[in-house]
Amino acid sequence: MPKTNVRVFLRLRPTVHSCESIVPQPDGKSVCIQNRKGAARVTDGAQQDSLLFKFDGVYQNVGQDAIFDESAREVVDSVVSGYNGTIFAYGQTGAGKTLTMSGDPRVFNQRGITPRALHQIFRAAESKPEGSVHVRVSYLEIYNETMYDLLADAPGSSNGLTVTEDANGSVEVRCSKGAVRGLTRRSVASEEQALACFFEGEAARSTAAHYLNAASSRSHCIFTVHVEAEAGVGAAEKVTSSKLHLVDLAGSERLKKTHVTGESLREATAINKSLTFLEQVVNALAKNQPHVTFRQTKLTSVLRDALGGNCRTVLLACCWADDEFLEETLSTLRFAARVRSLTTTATVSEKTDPATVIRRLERQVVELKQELAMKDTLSGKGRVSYSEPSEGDLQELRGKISRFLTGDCGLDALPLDSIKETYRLFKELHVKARTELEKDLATARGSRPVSQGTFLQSPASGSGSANGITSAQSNGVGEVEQNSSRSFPVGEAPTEARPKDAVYLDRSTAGGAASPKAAPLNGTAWRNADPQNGSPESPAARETEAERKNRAFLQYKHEEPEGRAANDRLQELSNKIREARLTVRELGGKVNDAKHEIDALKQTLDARRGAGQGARAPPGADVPEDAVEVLDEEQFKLLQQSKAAKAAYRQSFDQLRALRADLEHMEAEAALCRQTLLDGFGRWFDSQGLSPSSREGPGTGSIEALQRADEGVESETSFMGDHESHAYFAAQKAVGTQRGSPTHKTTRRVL
Ligand SMILES: Nc1ncnc2c1ncn2[C@@H]1O[C@H](COP(=O)(O)OP(=O)(O)OP(=O)(O)O)[C@@H](O)[C@H]1O
Repeated sequence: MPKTNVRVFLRLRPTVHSCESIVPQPDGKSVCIQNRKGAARVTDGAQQDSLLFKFDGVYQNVGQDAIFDESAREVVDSVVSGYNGTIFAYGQTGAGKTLTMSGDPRVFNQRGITPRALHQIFRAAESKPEGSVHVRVSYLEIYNETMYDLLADAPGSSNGLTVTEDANGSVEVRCSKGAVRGLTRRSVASEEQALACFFEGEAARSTAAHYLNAASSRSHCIFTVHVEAEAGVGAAEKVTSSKLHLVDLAGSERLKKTHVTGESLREATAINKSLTFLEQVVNALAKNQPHVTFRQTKLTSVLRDALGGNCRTVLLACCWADDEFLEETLSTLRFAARVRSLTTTATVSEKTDPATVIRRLERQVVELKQELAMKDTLSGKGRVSYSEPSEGDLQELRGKISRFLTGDCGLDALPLDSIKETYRLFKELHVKARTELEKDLATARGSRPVSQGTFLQSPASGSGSANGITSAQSNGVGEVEQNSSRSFPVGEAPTEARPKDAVYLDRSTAGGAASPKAAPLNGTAWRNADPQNGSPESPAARETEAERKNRAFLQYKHEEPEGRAANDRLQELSNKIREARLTVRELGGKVNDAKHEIDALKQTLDARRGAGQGARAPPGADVPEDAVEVLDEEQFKLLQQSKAAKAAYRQSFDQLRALRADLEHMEAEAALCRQTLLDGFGRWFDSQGLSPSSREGPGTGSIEALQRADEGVESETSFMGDHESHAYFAAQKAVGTQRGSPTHKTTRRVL
């Protein structure tokens, strides 16, 4: 069995101070620790000038999407193919472990590895035959060496969870008290449901504030995705079962730096202790020691496979790139380097699960029955006929309907296999009867026949009254319009009926733009941009320095060649971005609609199948074993519609992805262009010596805000209008609260 090394990536949290000791190398895969004053003390006495640490990737100022793509995607993909995976974040407190694993729940683009992994797993499941992938999730918390089930009905209770190993050495978390129930594993049928479980667990995690992190994790948390997938067509009885552990470890703390006391101090001590055991296990494995003390702590027991067993493992080591934390960084780098030397042996775990096999066979039977029924139906043997009815058939049906309408026969006399034709004939009869009735009415009144959509007028109503209502009766509702040439009269509102506070727009100004006329403006004063016209009381006379700067900015970007060029390009980009966002919204809507349609069709189909089975096999009925399920026309149509909806979904989704990539490109270019414009303005403004506040510098908030408003492209980071963000936010909404959100309350276990 081939062994693979654990892959290790380093993520550096940027700092406001300059950092000279921790230097990422140009290869993007290593980092150099310079032997400065502080570093000499921590290099185990070895007076090296520098230390070089190599990884599979080093990230500094890299987006969450790129981190997922490079470090995690491969492992996540392989989980659906039957391999176990573990992705875990390690590092000092506040270095970005939770940001890496969970992300910032308020900003969609900032979502972390776990929500992205769930999306990836469900996308992969969609490409497999329907119902062939079964996903369950669990969420375990290890707090002060006690395990808690974050998805239990009462997440604060430990329920006596313990770690066990099965005959193959595979690790499970079970209940020690009579093994009634272990860690909750929730079955999830969609990404949204899985995300809802994740957010629910996140909200129940133990967090607390300390000097270095306002929402510090006080526990190790392991979100596990269990995947069972039927192994390809023809692989008869086999199902693969695998699990993906997504681990956010608590951060190591130097107590003198986090300034914790009381309970937080006890927590920190427990965290540091368990991390020390983890280091010991890693050291023992790295040195190939015969005895490794996995069972010493809950964390090492649970992570046993990840560190040396049947698993593909990725470590994200998080460091704070600040000279102040050099000691902590060195300790993390050493741990990461050792983990990188560990090897694991990942194999596909295939098994014969009778329940899954039965499920698959049942589905196959249903599909085959449908195919048979369809064949019969199409060849005219079944109850559903797709050939056009003959004139004779129609005559017969017409006769049956007439007899049914006159009460000469009951509902049972109407055939079930010609529903559409029956409806059509009903409509035909209805229209015929209505036309005859209208003709009769018109003859009786001596006026022209009444057509559909025309109001019936009483013989007394003339051109001066609408439906007999006179102007005196209308009571301010409307006066009769005189000299109307319209086919029916329309009331005009009396002049005094105009709303009192209305603002009337004068459309006669140049360019047709609407501008306010002398009319009540609810106290709004209009600003005169020309200071020459301002009286001492005029708004222009009160022009502030910021307003003067804004005016200078407008002059720069509209009149100065350099400013104009940058502004023109920016406007061009803004227009394109606006259009692209509209299209993204539109496509997002289509994707969501298609998804809803697929879900609704599936539900209807399932309901119909259920009803059909119920109808054929009432309790106690004697049903022959080989009874063939007959597919009715409606089910056939639903299946076809579902297929078409899935194709539409896939097409819109692919278009959406491509467009989003373009949009991100344009947004990056626009940001660069905006910065160029603001920088240019800053230089120009200073060179003009226009105001004593010129020291304020370019790109200040107000100027940037002015520019953004002018571009008319508001920042849109949290909603991209597609199915993925829909699932993400819908799951948050369903749970109502999540870690990091304004409504989330800091929690802590009570022991
Ligand atoms: N690489 C980064 N870039 C920007 N901000 C970061 C980065 N890493 C962390 N932060 C910010 O620092 C704060 C602390 O991060 P986070 O909670 O992820 O740290 P942690 O390692 O999980 O800490 P703890 O061990 O105490 O739970 C958050 O506000 C986070 O957004």
